[in-house]
Amino acid sequence: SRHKFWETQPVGQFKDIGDSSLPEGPIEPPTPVSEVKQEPYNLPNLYEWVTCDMESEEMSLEVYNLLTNNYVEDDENMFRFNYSKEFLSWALRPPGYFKSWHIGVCVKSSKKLVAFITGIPARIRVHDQVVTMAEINFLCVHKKLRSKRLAPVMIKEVTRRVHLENIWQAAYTAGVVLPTPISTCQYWHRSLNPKKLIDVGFSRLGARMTMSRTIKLYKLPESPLTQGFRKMEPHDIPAVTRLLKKYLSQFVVAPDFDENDVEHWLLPKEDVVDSFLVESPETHEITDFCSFYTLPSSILGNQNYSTLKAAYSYYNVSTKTPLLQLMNDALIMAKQKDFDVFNALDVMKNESFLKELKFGPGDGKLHYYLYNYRLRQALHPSELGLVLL
Ligand SMILES: COc1cccc(CC(=N)NC(=O)c2cccnc2OC2CCNCC2)c1
Repeated sequence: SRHKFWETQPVGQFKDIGDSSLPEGPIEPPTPVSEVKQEPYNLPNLYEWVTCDMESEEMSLEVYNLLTNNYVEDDENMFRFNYSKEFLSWALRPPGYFKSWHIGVCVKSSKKLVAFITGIPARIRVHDQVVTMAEINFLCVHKKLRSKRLAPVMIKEVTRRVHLENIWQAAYTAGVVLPTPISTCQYWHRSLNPKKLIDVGFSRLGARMTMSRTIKLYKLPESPLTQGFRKMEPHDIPAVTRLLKKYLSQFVVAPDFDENDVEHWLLPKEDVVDSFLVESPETHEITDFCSFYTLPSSILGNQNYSTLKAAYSYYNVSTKTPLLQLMNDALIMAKQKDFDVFNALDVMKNESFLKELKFGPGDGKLHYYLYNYRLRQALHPSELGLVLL
C-alpha cells in the first residue's frame, strides 16, 4: 500500500485519526539502551554506512556536493535547495550534537557518497512536556538510486542510533503527506528583486502589471524604520533568551531554548543566519527580535542566473514594536543584503503580516511530523512555534 513503511512505525496512523481514546504522548515506551539493536541495519550489497565527520573539509564538501545535485526541488523542478557548506556545518553541530547521527551511504568500491540523513538533538516542548527529541533532516538519496527503497533503511538506521543515545522521539518536516501530520503549513514568498524572480520563472508578472509598476510595488526603504533596531550581538544573549522563552511559551509545540542554544542558533553568522533586535533608546530594554536564515536555491536551466538568494523567516518576537513593522524592517534588511526573496511559513503569528507585507502564497505545503509522540488533534499552524532548517 501507499505507506508500507510508515504503517510499521510508531507514528500517528490515519486509521487512528479522531480516536480520542488514544492518550496524548509517547506511542511506544522506551526500551533499555542495552536492548537496542547494537549493529547497523543491512544495506543492499554494493553499499556501506559511513559516519560523516562534518568537521572534515573533504567530507563536508562531499555532503555539500551530494545535496547540491540531489536534494529537494520545487514541484516544477525549476529550483533545488543549495545549502552552503558553512550552513550545513552550523545546522548539524549545535550544542550536544552526535557525530554518529550524521549518516552517509557510500558505494563500497568507489567510496562515493550516494545518500545522507541526519539527526540533531533538541529539547522540544509539547504542551507542558519538554521532550528531548532528534530533529531529522537532510534525507537525500542520489537521483540515480531512487526507488531502491533506501530511504526506509536509512530512517531505521538513524532511529537506531538515536535510540542508542536513549532518545525516543523525533521531529521532522516533509513536502509530502505521510502518516500523520501534526500540522500542515502554507509557505509564502515576498519578492525583493521582482525583475530577477520573473526572469527565472519564480514569479509571474501580474495581470495588467508592467515590470516598472511591479518593481515599484515591491520597493522598500533603504534602512529600517524602527528606532533602536540593530544587529544582535553576543552580550544580548541573556536578554534574547528571556524574550524568546516567554514568547514561545504561547505555542503548543516550540523549542525549549537556553542561552547555549540561543548563542548557536541565533547569533548572526555571515551567509548563514541574520538576527536583529529592538533596544528601547530610553530604557535599553530589548523589546523585540527578528531573524532569518540564508538558504539559496540553484536555478535549474536559466541563461542569466544560476542562484536564487533566499531568506527564510526564522524566530521573531514582538512585544512593543508591531509585528508588521518589525517584519517590514526584516524585509528591509534582507533587501539591503541583496536577497532576491524572503520566504515564510504561516506558523506562529506570521499570518498577521503576510498579506499586508505583500507576501504571495507558494505553490506547496510543508507538513510537520512527530515520531513516537501522539497529539490528540492536529495543530493549526498558528499553534506551531518550531521552525526547522
Ligand atoms: C525556491 O527553491 C525551492 C527549492 C526547493 C523546494 C522549494 C519549495 C519548498 N519545498 N519550500 C519549502 O519547503 C519551504 C518554504 C518556505 C519556508 N521553508 C521551507 O522549507 C524549509 C524548512 C524545511 N526544510 C527546507 C527549508 C523551493
